Amino acid sequence: MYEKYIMAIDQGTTSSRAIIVNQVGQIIASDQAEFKQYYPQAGWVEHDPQEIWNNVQKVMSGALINGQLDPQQIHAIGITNQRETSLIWDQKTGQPIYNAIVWQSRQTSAISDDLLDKGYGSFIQERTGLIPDAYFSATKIRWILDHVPGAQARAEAGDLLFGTIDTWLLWKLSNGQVHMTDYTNASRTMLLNLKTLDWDDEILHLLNIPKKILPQLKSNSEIYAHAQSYHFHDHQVPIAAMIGDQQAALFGQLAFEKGMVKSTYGTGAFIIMNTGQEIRLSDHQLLSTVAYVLGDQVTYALEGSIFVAGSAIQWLRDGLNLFSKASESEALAMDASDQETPIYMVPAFTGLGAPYWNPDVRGMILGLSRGTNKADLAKATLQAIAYQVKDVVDTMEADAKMEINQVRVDGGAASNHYLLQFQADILGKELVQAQEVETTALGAAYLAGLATNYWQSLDQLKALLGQGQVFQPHMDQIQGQKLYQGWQKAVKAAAYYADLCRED
Ligand SMILES: Nc1ncnc2c1ncn2[C@@H]1O[C@H](COP(=O)(O)OP(=O)(O)O)[C@@H](O)[C@H]1O
Ligand SMILES: O=P(O)(O)OC[C@H](O)CO
Repeated sequence: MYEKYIMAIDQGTTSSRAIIVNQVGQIIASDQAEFKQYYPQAGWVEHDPQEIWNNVQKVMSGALINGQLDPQQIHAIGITNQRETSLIWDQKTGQPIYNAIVWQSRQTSAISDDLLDKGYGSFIQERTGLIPDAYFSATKIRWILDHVPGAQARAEAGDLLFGTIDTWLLWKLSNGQVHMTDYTNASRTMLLNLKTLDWDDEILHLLNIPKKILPQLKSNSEIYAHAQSYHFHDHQVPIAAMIGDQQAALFGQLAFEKGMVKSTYGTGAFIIMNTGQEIRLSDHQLLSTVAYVLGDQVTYALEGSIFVAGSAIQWLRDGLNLFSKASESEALAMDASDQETPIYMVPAFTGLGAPYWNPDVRGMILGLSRGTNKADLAKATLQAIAYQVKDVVDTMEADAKMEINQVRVDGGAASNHYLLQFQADILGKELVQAQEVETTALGAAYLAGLATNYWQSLDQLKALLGQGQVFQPHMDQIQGQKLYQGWQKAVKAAAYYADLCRED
C-alpha cells in the first residue's frame, strides 16, 4: 500500500506554493511559482484570477512531480490564502467580471473614508472587529459593483458570485460545485458579525451589497468538496481545510493557547495573538478577528497588520537595484557602521496600517548624509520592519493587559538573522523561529489532516514540530529606547508631511 500524504496549497500575494506533508509533519515535496502583479494606477494592486488558478494548478503538479508521487497518494487537500483580496465572477460562465482587487490596493479608500466620515467607525468595529479601511473586502466588492457596468443588477439577480481567494480556488477545484468560505477569511471582509458568526445584514444594507453573492460559511477543518481537477482523475480527494494565511501561520506555529503570539514576515508583517474564546475589541486600533473554528468551537484573535515589510526589501532590490537577492540585505546590514544620527526609513508605500491606520502617509527616509551608502539603507529598512512590529506588540500588550514574553516568528523575511536579532533587541523579548519555514502551509495541512483522520488531535500535532533557532535580546535597554524614540519621531514626521500635503 502506498504511503499517503496531505497536500497544502498556499496562495500568497506574490507567489503560490504547494507542499506535500507526511504523517510525521515533514515536507517531502513542494513547488512554488511567482505570478504577475498589476498596478493599473498609483496605489492600485490587482491580480488576474485566471492566472492565479493556472499558477496554483502548476504548483500542484510541480509538487507531485518533485515528490515523484502518484496523485492517489494524496489523502486530503488544505487551502490557505492571501486574505481580503476579492473577486466577483459570473456563476454560469465562471468568468471574473473584473480583476481581483488585492488587499494592499488603495483604490477603494474613498468608500472607507466615506464610512468613517459618516461616523460608522465604531459601529463597524463593534460588529466586525475591524477598522473601516480599503484593506478589507467590503469596499472592494462595492467598488467592483460600482465600476463594472450592469454589475449591481446582475448581483441582485443572483447571476454573480463573490469570493476571496479561498472561495475562488475551492470553486475552481470543485469544478464550480461549491461556493463556500471559512470563518477566518470571512472575518476579513468587514461583513461578518463576529458574535453571531453570520453575515451582518445591516452592514450589507449600508453598503448595498446583495447577500446572495456571498459564499456559505464553514469551519476551518471539514470536507467541503472533492477535487475535480485533472491532477486526480477519478480519485476522490477531499478538500478538507480552508484558512486565511495569517491564521494558518498561527495554527502552523501550534499557538493553540490563549496569549500566544506569532509574527509573520512576508510581503507585509502580521502579528496575531490567540485570545481564546473571547472577542477582545481593541482600544488602540488593532483588529479583532477569527483565529480558527474547529467543530463548533470558535477561537478569536487580536491582530496587527503591517502593510509593508518584506516588500520594502523588494523595493531596495527591484526599485533601487541595490542588490539582486533579498537575502543579501542581511550581510549588507551587518556591514553598516553605527551612525551617531541613525537613518530611519518609514516604508509607508501604501499608507500605514496598525496601529496608525493612516492611508495618506507615504514613505520617507530621514537622516541621510553624504556618507550614506546602500548598507545603511538595507539596515534602516530591516530596522523599520522591526520597529513596525514593536509598534504592534506594544499596543497588543496594552490591549490584552498582559506582558508578552515570547514571539513565534516565520515567513520569508524571517530567514534574515539580522532582522530577527534586531527584532529581539528592540522588543526586549525572546523570539522563537519555526523549525519549518513553511508554517503557513503546514497550518492548512494540519487542519486538512485533522478533518480526515490523518491526525487525531491538537496534542498529536504538538509532537510533530520542533523549535528552530531562538533569538534572545542583547541590546542595552537605554540604547533600544533611544533608537525606538527616533522611529516614533520619524513616523510623526511622515504623518506631518502627509497633513501638509492635504492642506494644499
Ligand atoms: N533573507 C531575506 N531578508 C529580507 N527579506 C526577505 C528575505 N527573504 C525574503 N524576503 C522578503 O520576504 C518576502 C517574501 O516572503 P513570503 O513569506 O514568501 O511572502 P508572501 O507570502 O507575502 O508572498 C518578500 O517581500 C522578500 O522581499
Ligand atoms: O500573502 P501574504 O503572506 O503577504 O499575506 C497577506 C495577508 O493575508 C493580507 O492580509
